[in-house]
Amino acid sequence: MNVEEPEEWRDIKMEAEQEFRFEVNQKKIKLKVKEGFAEIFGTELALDVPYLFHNTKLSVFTWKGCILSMFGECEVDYIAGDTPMYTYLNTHLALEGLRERARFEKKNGPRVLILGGSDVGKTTLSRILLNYGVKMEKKMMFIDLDVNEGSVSLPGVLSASSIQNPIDPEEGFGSTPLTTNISPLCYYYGYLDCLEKSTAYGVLMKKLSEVVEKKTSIDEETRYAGYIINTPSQFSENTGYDLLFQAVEDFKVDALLIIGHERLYSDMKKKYNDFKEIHVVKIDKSGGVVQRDKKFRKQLQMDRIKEYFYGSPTENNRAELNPYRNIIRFSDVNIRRIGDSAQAPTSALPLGIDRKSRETKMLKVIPGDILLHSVLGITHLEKNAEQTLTNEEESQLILSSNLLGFFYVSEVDEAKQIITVLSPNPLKLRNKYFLMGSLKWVETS
Ligand SMILES: Nc1ncnc2c1ncn2[C@@H]1O[C@H](COP(=O)(O)OP(=O)(O)OP(=O)(O)O)[C@@H](O)[C@H]1O
Repeated sequence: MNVEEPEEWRDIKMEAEQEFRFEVNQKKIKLKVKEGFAEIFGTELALDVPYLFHNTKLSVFTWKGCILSMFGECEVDYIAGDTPMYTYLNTHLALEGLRERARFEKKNGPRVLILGGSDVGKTTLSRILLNYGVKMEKKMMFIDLDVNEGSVSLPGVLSASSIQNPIDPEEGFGSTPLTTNISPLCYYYGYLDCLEKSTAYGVLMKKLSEVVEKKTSIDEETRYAGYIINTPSQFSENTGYDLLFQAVEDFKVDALLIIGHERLYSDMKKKYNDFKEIHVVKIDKSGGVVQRDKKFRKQLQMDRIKEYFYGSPTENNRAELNPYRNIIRFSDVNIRRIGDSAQAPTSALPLGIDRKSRETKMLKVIPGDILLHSVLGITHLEKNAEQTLTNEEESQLILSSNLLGFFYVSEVDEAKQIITVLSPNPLKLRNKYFLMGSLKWVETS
């Protein structure tokens, strides 16, 4: 549905330190700052510029008061005066202090891991801290381990991005570098729950941390500015603690920010009591954070995939990008997927093979109807016809290869033995290794 003119703009007057919270689904609204200063999760809005929103739940905050103007109707909107923005600002100031000290002592800046249950505002806090850091001209690394959301790329992805510009207030982190200017380093896990194939997830997380460490060690500005690490909600449950402890170790984390979770805070305090260099801090949950039901999350995931191929819809529902179509022969594709975490009891598995090692073995996917609507990751790795690799060697190479991008299988023709795929760039796909997960997307108009 379009926002059509002659409906009216309506003014919203906000006092200092108030927040205008709103939810829009299929409808679109436009919002602009008419007077004063306002920000969306730390990104300052330009004066008199209309911003377009749909399918989102956000808030506009003002430190000094402002007049907003809105066009269109939200599902929910209200002004709130009780926000944790001072806590967030103080956290940012403490991090700035640590960054300056790191520069002075020529050591690593703060590496902050944000923890909490589902829908407590982890991604939002990451975004605010990154934006406030950018205002101070810092160049931080944003590590996104939340595969359910995949804020910077697609769901199912672990990523690291160098953040040097304010995050787009309309698109958020966005899923395509073509519109957001963020070019993340991505590893494809392919599943939405980090515990589904936790061993493989752990291997990818380790790989990501090693590559980021290498990059940071030769880039002083990033080294002093440090990391902001967003985590999946499963890290905050007992069953996810092993992965959480691994993340703290792999990324050499020195601060855990825990949002609104008493038990987790107490568990982490105990766990890291003897580690002087690791600080555990409790942060209030914002009253504005919205619970997103399964349907909304699913829609969000599908929107991210669509946005990756077509960009964000404009006001007139036109696509920003025009993806490329490619036809590939079955014989030219090399598709692999992460091995099953064995349903059978370990005793029934072949000798020397346990559940964990099965998960780090790549399985060959035979091209066919099974590929229809799948979103596949394109690795940098090419199959070399002259080289024979054991399954073990091949699996290791694939698991440690980051992604060039993704494509989507729009058609499978078993009779002609070809697949038709859609990709945002004219990529050379022949002979590349592709990774398949559980991500499917049905193209809708
Ligand atoms: N102050 C606020 N006012 C309105 N909406 C908000 C506010 N803070 C966060 N939100 C919205 O609440 C939702 C949940 O927040 P967020 O994504 O940060 O949580 P999360 O803890 O990262 O979620 P999860 O890890 O479960 O995916 C998002 O849609 C976000 O935009």
